[in-house]
Amino acid sequence: MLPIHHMIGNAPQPVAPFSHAVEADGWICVTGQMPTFPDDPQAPLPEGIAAQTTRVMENLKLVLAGVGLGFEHIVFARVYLTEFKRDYQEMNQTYLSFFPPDKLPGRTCIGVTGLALDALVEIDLVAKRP
Ligand SMILES: C=C(N)C(=O)O
Repeated sequence: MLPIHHMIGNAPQPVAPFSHAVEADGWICVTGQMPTFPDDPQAPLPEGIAAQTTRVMENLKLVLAGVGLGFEHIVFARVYLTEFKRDYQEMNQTYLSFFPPDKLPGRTCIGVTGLALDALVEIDLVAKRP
C-alpha cells in the first residue's frame, strides 16, 4: 500500500518541501512543526521558548485534527531545541501542559545548531489510528 500524503488546509503552510503528514498502514508521521501562525505565515515568530512551544503544539494539534486524530493518539515525539541548556526546562513545562501526566508519549529531545526560520523549537510526531 502506498503512503497517503496529507496537506491540511488550516495548518500553517509548509516552509519547505514536505507534506504536513504522511500516513502508512494507520501510522501517521507528522512533519516537524514550526512556531508559525496558520493565518499569517509571514508574521514574526512568537518571543521566547514558552510562546514558541505553545505555537508549535497548537500547529501539531491542527495537523492531527486534519487527519481526524488528537494528542491522545501520539505514540512518539521528537523535540529539537537550538538553545538546549537555556530552554529545556521551560519547554518541558509548556509541553507537559498539553498532556495528562499519565499519558505522555515517548519522546526524544535534541539540541541542534539551527532550525528553519531561526526558530527556537521544532517538534515532529508519530501517531497511530485506533
Ligand atoms: C521545517 C521543516 N520541517 C523542514 O524543513 O523539514
